[in-house]
Amino acid sequence: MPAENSWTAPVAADKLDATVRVPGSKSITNRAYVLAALSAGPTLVREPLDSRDARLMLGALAALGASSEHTADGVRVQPLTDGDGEAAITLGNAGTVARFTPPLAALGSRTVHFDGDPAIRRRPLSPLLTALRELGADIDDGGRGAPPFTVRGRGGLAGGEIELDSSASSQFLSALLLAAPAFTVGVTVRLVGTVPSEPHIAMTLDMLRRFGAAPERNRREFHVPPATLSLDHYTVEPDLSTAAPFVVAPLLAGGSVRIAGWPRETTQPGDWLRSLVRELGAEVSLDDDGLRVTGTGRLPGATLDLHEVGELTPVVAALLCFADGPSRISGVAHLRGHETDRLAALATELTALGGDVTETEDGLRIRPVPLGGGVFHTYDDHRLVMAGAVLGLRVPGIEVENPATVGKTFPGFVDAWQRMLAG
Ligand SMILES: O=C(O)C1=C[C@@H](OP(=O)(O)O)[C@@H](O)[C@H](O)C1
Ligand SMILES: C=C(OP(=O)(O)O)C(=O)O
Repeated sequence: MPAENSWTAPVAADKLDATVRVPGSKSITNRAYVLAALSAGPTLVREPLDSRDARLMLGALAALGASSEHTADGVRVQPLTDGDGEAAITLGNAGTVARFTPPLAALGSRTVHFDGDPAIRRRPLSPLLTALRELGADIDDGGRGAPPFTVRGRGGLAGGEIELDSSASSQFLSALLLAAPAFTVGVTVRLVGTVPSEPHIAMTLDMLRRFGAAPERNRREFHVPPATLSLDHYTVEPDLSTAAPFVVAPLLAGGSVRIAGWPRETTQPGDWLRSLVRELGAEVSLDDDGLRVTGTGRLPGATLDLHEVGELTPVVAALLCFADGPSRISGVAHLRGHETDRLAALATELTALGGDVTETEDGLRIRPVPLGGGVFHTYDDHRLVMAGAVLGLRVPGIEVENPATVGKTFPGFVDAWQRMLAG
């Protein structure tokens, strides 16, 4: 009996033969919107993601005085305009909105109140708020170091030199770097501790350069001088992390899947999937038609450090449940501060289906054993919906709870998944 508000993830009856188009990258879309708002003139963001997180970002920018309009070609974002009075920003459970917009509020003169879903109140933020205060911001968080909090804009941010512990989320560092061209003296950030999600930092630096800034990096030290940003248009790549369940599907179902528009060069962490699935036995080719992945029936276990590509963990963990040997995932302790505690959620849900999955200090240990059907709880986490879909390819009766929560990054996911299976 299907659970209420659930989706029975379809089993792959035949080998796959499908072309899939995934929507624009969340990380690129929301960076493009922020940089566009900081620019001197309007920017057309082409092929952007339209999802909960992207809409939350546009809503936040509107509250800060940067209007936007959907046009036939994408979304045109106008520069931030200052104002006084009060404004409110709704964060949902979007890490990019919660981390990237407080510096923008500090650049203006409004008093801006931030809050969101219960889950965002539990996600790490305090190192960013502390850094912003050191750079000149007035922030009242009631000592919580988390939403709800209020930024009282003082009409600008001085900037300067700081040390930052960005080990709980790379987004603290990205947030400071993205806004830094507008700080009076720019910023110099010296990292203490390790930082996850290295490709997302490369993405931040690359996009800053495209908008006309001149960030410099010397290993753990970053410098962004003041700059006037400007870019007429920016085209967003397909989201390669959203593509993850489709990329791994042929390893479980056989046949081929082509992901249209896979870029030849990119800073996205999802590009690492090409080498992962090759290592796990698939045939992989990348050409002008996109990425083609063909299953070979082989699927060995693997030992993977996912520190740089943590957001891929739920889908990779689901895949490895079907390997022909044990696997170990490490380097992702920071996933405990993602949409939910992803390590606990994956261990709990996979164990409930009969799996042998245990949490370690910084990852998961997976011993493949036959799984059975049942409710797969998703904890309001889009990537758990995707992981549930992957499990369903091989296991009848996976009831993915609250599939609509995938709308954080891919509102059309369930339809696209069913189309892939229909060929
Ligand atoms: O900057 C970004 O766009 C992101 C950085 C990463 O965050 P963490 O470093 O907190 O894992 C990633 O997991 C998240 O999905 C998107
Ligand atoms: C961690 C993620 O999202 P956020 O941007 O909310 O941090 C994610 O998408 O996996």
